[in-house]
Amino acid sequence: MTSKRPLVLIAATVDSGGGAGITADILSIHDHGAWGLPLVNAVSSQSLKRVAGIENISAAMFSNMLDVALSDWEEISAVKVGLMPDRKTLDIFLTALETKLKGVKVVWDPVLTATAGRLESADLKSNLSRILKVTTIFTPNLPEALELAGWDKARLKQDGVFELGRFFVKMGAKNVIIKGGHLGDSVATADDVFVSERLSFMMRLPKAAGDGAHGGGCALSSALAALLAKDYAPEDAAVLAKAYVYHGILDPDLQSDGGRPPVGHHGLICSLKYFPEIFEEGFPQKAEPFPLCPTQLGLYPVVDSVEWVETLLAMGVRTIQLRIKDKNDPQLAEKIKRSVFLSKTYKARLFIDDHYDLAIAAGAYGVHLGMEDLRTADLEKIRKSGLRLGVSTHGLYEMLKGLQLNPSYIALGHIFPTKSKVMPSKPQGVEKLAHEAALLENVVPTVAIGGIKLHNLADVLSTKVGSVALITGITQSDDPLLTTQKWLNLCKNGGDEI
Ligand SMILES: Cc1ncc(COP(=O)(O)OP(=O)(O)O)c(N)n1
Ligand SMILES: Cc1nc(C(=O)O)sc1CCOP(=O)(O)O
Ligand SMILES: [Mg+2]
Repeated sequence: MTSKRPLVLIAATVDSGGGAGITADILSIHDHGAWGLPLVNAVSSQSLKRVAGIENISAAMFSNMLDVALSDWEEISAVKVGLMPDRKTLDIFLTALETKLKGVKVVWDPVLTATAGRLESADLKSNLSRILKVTTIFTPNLPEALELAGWDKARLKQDGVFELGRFFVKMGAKNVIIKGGHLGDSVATADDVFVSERLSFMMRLPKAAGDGAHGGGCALSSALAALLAKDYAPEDAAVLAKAYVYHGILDPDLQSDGGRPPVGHHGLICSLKYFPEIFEEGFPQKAEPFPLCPTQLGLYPVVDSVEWVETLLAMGVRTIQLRIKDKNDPQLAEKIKRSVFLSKTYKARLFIDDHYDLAIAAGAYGVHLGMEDLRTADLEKIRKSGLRLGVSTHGLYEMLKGLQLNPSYIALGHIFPTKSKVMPSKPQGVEKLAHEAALLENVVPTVAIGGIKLHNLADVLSTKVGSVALITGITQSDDPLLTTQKWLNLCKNGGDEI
């Protein structure tokens, strides 16, 4: 069997009310472009008001479903584990994750304290180490995290919720999202804390009126699994899944008189208004708006010499970047000055990569900074000097962080594999570029970069991205002048507006 959608295995419980459990999982997984294969662990009778009963599926039947899923279907791309009340099936499934499914991405929602009540996974605490070792994203709510870690409120107050997340990372989980991890200090907001070896941040959204929606935890974890199956980085999956659940809480699918309505399922999030605010330690939280630049920057070559700047400006390029990576180059200031002079002569927009002090001194049109540079750069100095600011981003998480700084444009990279730079992240591809460019349309100008060549340009231009940046598509071409002419003809013109 081949599928256009990646397959996500779901080990969880059926909610006869349809709002949580496997039904919510299937809807959320489908909304994110994947296909759910439900391995039913138990069935429960529920309404929006109560849990009336729960009964386990036999271990033999569960094993049978698992065997068929593993033998008759193509590759399983991700797994979501939800409510697993039966200890035998928990063990069968854990063994499968340690053997036949080893290496597959797993989102584990350790249901211990469902808001609906009377629902509890078996043996999570005694199996915690095994569970965390196979888990890509672990998604306890705060009470579940405290219970599993054996922490009390006093310890939480002393060490903090990030340290609580690190407890699970140290035990083997690659990423942890502690839902409602706000320590009760903000009643107006719904804060989730994300922790991995590499990253710690908080995602904040306003708390929706009412008691929230039934099935929110299931929707979050299954959306996460689908997004991992679609090759999203965990932090990108986290912000998108949180936005999805927020949309579902604001707009539930059913009216409810008193009880908590099931979370609504409305497809991939296509509006920035549902995304959380990001708080990452050491990263600037906000900045005043930088001067705007045109939405369509046109062809945007990134080059490493004054000679290239001159050649390309003379050919009609209207946006260009000088990217000299050797900060000890004795000619650096001179090269920047000369390039600025050329850009003014040709009435073009010149961005300087990295060296913002020299760019300010030379009066460049703008600077381009990466995520790491933004941690230490004097953004206020750049803004006050009137320079535009372009920022690099690599996925939704960085896109949100970049956007909070109100930059002049946002670069979305890398789209295809590139040999021009060692990239820690995976190429995003055109589908993710199209989503990001659509989210940012009419919000901030966008630039696509990374591996863009004449043969894949049409795909890039089919998205709403405003501009195309490239290095080797021009600089490594056999006939750079002819090739530049082709690029200029194909790319949307940068326009006269500066
Ligand atoms: C248009 C554009 N996009 C991305 C980059 C990469 O910038 P940065 O993250 O600062 O990395 P380096 O280029 O400095 O290696 C860029 N320069 N231009
Ligand atoms: C400098 C740079 N920054 C990227 C990013 O994704 O931030 S990709 C990249 C290299 C672009 O070169 P080429 O067009 O040869 O692939
Ligand atoms: Mg840079």
